[in-house]
Amino acid sequence: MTDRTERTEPASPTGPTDRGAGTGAPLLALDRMSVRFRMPRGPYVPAVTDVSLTLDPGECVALVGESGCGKSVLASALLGLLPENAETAGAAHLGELELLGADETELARRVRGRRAGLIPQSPAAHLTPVRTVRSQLTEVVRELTDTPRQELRAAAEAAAERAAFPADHLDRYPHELSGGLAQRAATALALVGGPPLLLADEPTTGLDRDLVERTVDELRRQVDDGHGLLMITHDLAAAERIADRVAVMYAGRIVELADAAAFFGAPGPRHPYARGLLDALPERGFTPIPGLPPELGALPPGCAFAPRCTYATAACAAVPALTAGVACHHPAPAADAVPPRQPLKQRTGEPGPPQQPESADVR
Ligand SMILES: Nc1ncnc2c1ncn2[C@@H]1O[C@H](COP(=O)(O)OP(=O)(O)OP(=O)(O)O)[C@@H](O)[C@H]1O
Repeated sequence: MTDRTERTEPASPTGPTDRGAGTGAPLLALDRMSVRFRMPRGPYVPAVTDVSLTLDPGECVALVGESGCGKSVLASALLGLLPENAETAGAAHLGELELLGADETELARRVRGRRAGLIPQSPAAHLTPVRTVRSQLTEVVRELTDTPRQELRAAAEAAAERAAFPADHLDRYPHELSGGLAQRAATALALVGGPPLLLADEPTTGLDRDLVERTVDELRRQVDDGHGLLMITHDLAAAERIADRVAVMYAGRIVELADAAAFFGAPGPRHPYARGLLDALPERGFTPIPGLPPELGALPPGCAFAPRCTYATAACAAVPALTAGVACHHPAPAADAVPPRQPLKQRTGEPGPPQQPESADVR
């Protein structure tokens, strides 16, 4: 059974970008949330460490980072879907409800589908293969809403329409759907219970660029309708298209939390890892980050990025705190003096190096 320890009170902002865009209470508040896995032999695997983050209604935060850095574990923890060998610490408040300490009955009855909807990574695998989309939507409408029996059909059709799933495909089976339509069916299912919080786990994986843009635009519409969306993605172009803020994760920690416009435009990311992610994009010169992410079970002491970082100094032997949106001993300046860069989507083959301060001591 999942061992839950070290509860804390709701998150308190620790920097200007740790707060959501709105003025009211956040929809979701993570406060030093951690998840680690107990291993039969060997040390614990710390998959998520000390994550503090808020999400407002009508806001999208994109959680980005390389494979294996803990993004999906974070989403699973919020929905109570961690495996038995997981232990959590810190807190995750969804309104008045603390998710990490909630029991399974509460999560099943009050949270999943009703207050938090999951848009999964592989929608085709998430849908039941032997039932039509209509049948699956009808069942979820029946389970999650008070719709009278004679109105179920119309309610299922309305649910499909909310996710732009075409009515004339409702009687198809999942294997008869394109990737894009399977994604919309999964989105329709996630929206049925009207959950204020949406968690999308790599919703654009495997889709061609055209479909990525349509999927992202549909998700953005949900955000504009007032949902809070935590979107987990590798796809920085998709993140730029949809996100209000970007949270960059490395080896289980948030290393940068920034407004999307500043992150993708000017002054750009401040953490060397986040800069590296952008510079690895084809539009930005295709410069890979040297080395590989560390094994979570064998993290180096201090800053986990230091072994790959050209700016590392002796100071990096200590784990940097997330301060003013960046966890780095040598961050690039937040200064407005840095000349503006064009947003990613307007750039074509910009080959130059990222704007870095001239002297190493600035970093
Ligand atoms: N049941 C488990 N037991 C032990 N370790 C686990 C378990 N589940 C996940 N992990 C560890 O947690 C790490 C983070 O996994 P997670 O799936 O969250 O990564 P991710 O950032 O979502 O990657 P991807 O983008 O590839 O999905 C993995 O590298 C793995 O080491």
